[in-house]
Amino acid sequence: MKIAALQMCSSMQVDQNIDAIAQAAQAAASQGVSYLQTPEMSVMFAERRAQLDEWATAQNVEQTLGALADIARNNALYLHIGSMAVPAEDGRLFNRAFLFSPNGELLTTYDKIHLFDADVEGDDPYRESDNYRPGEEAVVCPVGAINLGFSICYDVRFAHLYAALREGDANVMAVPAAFTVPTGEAHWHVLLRARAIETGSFVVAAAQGGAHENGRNTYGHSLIIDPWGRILAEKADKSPGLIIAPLDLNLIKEARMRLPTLANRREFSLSVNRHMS
Ligand SMILES: O=C(O)CNC(=O)[C@H](CS)NC(=O)CCC(=O)C(=O)O
Repeated sequence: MKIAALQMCSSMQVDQNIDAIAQAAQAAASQGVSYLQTPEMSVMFAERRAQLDEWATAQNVEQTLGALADIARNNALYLHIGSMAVPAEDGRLFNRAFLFSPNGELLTTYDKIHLFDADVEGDDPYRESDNYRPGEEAVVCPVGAINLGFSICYDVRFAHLYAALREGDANVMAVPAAFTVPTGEAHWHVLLRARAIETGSFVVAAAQGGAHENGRNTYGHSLIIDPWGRILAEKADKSPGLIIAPLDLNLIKEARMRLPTLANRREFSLSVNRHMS
């Protein structure tokens, strides 16, 4: 089985972004790829909340999901849209991933659990939770012979999510992202490799990269990592493009046999000794 990640520099033009996904799906399918992942906010990378509210109407969302289902079916591959904003009942939005089958059926969705409320030096403070409502459910879904564990971007900093996905039998962790440049330079590779090593799983991370129409700059460097932590494919810059790697199920078995960390896991109590010195 061959898997792929599409690096994008998504704009606020939904049609352009969907075109880019359609072209990549065709290129991937012609190279024998059966699973293609796109980055966080690949369909619409907005600048302001108002823009999202205007765009994310039930009708637009439905129409867009139809177009994405067609792309999956026309190219007979699993299409994982890293995320797209959809309205939540409380007036906020969900940052939601979508997985389509090669028949164009919507198999599952995942709502980003950990929202990026951070103050990264050199960037404006992000308060993702002002606009987005956090998901409350970790999701694992079979994709052919593999079990895909879902996550989005900032989730990658919360190792216990991946431990839960691993316990749910996931063996390929998806981390579509739109990382900032400073945190990407400092943390991106090491976090993704750690998640692969800790869980004995492949990691597929399709990234946004470059200077976006909405004013954001993102780090790029999409990655496919094997369960031993080796980088199998990398888009080693910020420019758009496809990376492809073979997914050898034996590598999962081998890594987990050599380091059976799930079986070796222990429960423990915590003692904090606040001595008066
Ligand atoms: O808001 C949108 O339109 C799309 N969402 C994003 O770009 C999100 C929230 S601002 N970005 C991240 O989670 C970056 C995390 C990151 O960079 C890190 O963990 O270091």
